[in-house]
Amino acid sequence: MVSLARNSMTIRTLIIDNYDSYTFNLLQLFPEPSNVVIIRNDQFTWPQFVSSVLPHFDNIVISPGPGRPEHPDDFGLCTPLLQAQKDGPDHLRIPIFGVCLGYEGIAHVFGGKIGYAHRIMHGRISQIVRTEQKSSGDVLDHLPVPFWAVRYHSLVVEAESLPACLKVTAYCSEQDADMEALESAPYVSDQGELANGLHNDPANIIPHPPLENDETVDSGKRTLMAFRHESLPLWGVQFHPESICTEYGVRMMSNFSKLTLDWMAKAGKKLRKERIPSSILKLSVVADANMENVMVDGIHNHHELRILPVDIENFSVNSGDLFEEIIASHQNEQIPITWLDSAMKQSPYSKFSTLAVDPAFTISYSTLHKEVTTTSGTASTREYITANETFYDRISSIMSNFNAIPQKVINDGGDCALESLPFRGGLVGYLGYEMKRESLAGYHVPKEQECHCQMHGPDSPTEQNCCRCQEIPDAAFHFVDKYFAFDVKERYIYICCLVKCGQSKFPQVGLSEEASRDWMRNNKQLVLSIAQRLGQSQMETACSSPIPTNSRLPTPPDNKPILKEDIFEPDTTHSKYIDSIKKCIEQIREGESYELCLTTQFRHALHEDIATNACDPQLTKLYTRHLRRNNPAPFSAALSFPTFKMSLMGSSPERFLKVDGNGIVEMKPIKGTVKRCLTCVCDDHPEIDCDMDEECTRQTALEDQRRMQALWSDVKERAENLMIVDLIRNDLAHFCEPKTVSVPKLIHVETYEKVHHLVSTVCAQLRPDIDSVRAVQNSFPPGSMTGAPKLRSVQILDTLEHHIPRGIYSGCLGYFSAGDANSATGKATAEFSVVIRTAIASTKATHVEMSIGAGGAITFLSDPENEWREVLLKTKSVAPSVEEYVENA
Ligand SMILES: C=C(O[C@@H]1C=C(C(=O)O)C=C[C@H]1O)C(=O)O
Ligand SMILES: NC(=O)CC[C@H](N)C(=O)O
Repeated sequence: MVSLARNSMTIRTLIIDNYDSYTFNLLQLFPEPSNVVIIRNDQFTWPQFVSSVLPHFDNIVISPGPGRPEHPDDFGLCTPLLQAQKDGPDHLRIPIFGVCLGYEGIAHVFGGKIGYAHRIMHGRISQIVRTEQKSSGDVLDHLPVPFWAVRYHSLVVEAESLPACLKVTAYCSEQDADMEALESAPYVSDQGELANGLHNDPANIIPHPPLENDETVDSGKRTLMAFRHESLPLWGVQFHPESICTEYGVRMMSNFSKLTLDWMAKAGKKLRKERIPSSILKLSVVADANMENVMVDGIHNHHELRILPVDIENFSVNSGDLFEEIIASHQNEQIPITWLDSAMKQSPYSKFSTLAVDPAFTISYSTLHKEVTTTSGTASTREYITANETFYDRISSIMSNFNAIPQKVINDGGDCALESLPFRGGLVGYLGYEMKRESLAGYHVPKEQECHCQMHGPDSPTEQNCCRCQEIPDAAFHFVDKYFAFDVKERYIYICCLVKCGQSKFPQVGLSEEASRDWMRNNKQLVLSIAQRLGQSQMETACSSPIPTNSRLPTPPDNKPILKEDIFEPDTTHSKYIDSIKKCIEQIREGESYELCLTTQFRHALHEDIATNACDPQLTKLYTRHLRRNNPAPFSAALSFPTFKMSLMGSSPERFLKVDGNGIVEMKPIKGTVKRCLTCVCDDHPEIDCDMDEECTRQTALEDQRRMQALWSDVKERAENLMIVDLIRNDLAHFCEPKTVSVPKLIHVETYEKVHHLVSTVCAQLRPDIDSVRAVQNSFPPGSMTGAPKLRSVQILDTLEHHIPRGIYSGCLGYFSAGDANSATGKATAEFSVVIRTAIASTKATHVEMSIGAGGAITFLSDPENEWREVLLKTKSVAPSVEEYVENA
């Protein structure tokens, strides 16, 4: 065999992407991803491909993907490429490694039949058994027998149809070894850190059970998993070598490289010494560089962040009460509120709660009209961006003015040792789900979602609320330049503002030196007087009565029964939703998707006595007195936008994406949900005589733990999570250094007020030419809200959700913050949560509507009734708070 070491720098690999959500993970298997180019299967015509692309490469990987290899729309260029291997001239011959759809495609072109799998497997781990023990010139050479690999497929190559030229090299036994092994393993919760990267290695979770050897391939107990062509340089595997839970993926790819060199040597082809020309590298579908917006050339001197720390250690106030009073001090005006609330204090993700009520300006956007509205004070301007531009470009360009902002902490003789704040002024708001129209490559807006309203466009007079797509903008942000940051652990409150110190493109942002001093002084007084008053009233309360007397409702106990009457009406009926779930399962069976996050919305019209405008100050109490108490979450939030009469109150547990000052990107997908046990379960234990006391509490806690264990070891829930982890790794590899993508935590249990979830953490190092806005754009919409593969799943969900816009629900909420001059990159940072468990208030012609979205991941293993129950359970994180508010209003 030809030695690879000498030449590894110059093997040039082309990956053809069939619009899968795992293709970019293949990059991690190469020693030098910069020598690999990824193109889409429809990026070139076949003649263009033959003349301008193929000659530049030494080998090709055909990616996985949705659909079937027989469908030209699903397989594109891969079909003529494989036909050329079969019948074509020698100069078109090239080593090819087909993964999943790619593997099925090789079999199909050479005459095999693609059928339905006996067991449909998505995100499950199987043991793969090689049939050839010795090295036979295969991509699986030298791998142990068996090894673990992840499968995402509904279709198979039928073993009896396999043409003689394709030699079986591996199969798998259809046992439930993964399930059995999990039964005896204890769950991992986010309370404890892992000793090592144990969970990145499936072999550590799942012991290797003995293999049965008496079955024939494809008898229903065994499925074909890999083959090689007997004479041509073609290899295929049904499983996914690039999944985080597959073993030896790197070895498979290095085998492929070695086999390529062997073949080239035999065919008399020489390896080129030079690297891939830049004109060809440019074809690769990676995130666009955004150099002019991310160059941080020293400290920008037009703004400085001023921070005044106020020590509130001696006052027994919490951020919620304090912020409620700050809002109330605005005397019942409809003010634009941005409150990013770390309401779940014990969460490791809860550090600061940030409140602002007086933004420098507000910017909102409608995708269908490409209409940007900017409001500053009472003045509003409207403009239309060009067809080639996106709203992401717009916000990226705004944030590029706020890189490397220096800060000054005014210490006033105190001893605060603050280094930096995560939010340093910037854009706070949301990107609704429909912003996918400008982020998801290949997405086509379905006809049913188009808007033909005549009232928009540069020459048309525009009116508020003239069409559905303007009622709630697809995205909206307040530029916050004056705010309060409450350190929930250290009990400091920081009064912060941006101060102007030079010419800026944004003269409306920031205060003058003098105005900033006044603003900070006044607000310090305000904070201290509120803290004193609240501290006092709490002390009095504690002395006199266990029930608070300061007009606040007592925090409801955990076991408060959910109100009997649901005031929320779903957009769909139970039977229609079950029907949609069945259609999802059918799509999955057809190989069109591996997992679909189906959702719906629940609505309630508020009585006019309660509110006539969604920014009615009274409505703030729904957040402060009900939701933040009943369902505190690490990413709780209250936002209001008086310019378009909309507000939202959220209690999301899920981090979408964070980019810090070192350029580290972190995503924390949640998949896997179980209801917590919070009420007496003694009825289930006849041996217990319930005393509603210690024993009862102990049994409740035990049952809660049993549910955590059951969730953690449930293969269906784990598979859902793994599918999204692999999808997110793929998202990150588009705009991060592919080799830095890692999964520090894989499938941990996290506990919230009403539910336990399975949560993973995926991290990577941002490319230097990408800013945090591009990072969000390239990962949007959140994979946990779409399913995988993302593009195909989103298009299927549009139809199955009857083209009702998801709106803010399913999008993301958070901030793009001014960069820190002292951070490693100086670049603007970002932190966003996924908008779930959130009530949205919008002002309709006749009433204020409250809506709550909820959904869940549908896989082939889904039980429709259970899925519907899960949707209802998720609404229960929010709906009872609205109901309670309505009852008490
Ligand atoms: C769709 C929702 O939640 C998403 C789906 C989850 C699941 O399927 O287990 C869990 C968290 C979210 O990513 C929702 O809360 O509405
Ligand atoms: N992951 C894949 O490539 C899947 C291929 C094909 N759509 C199937 O379901 O079998």
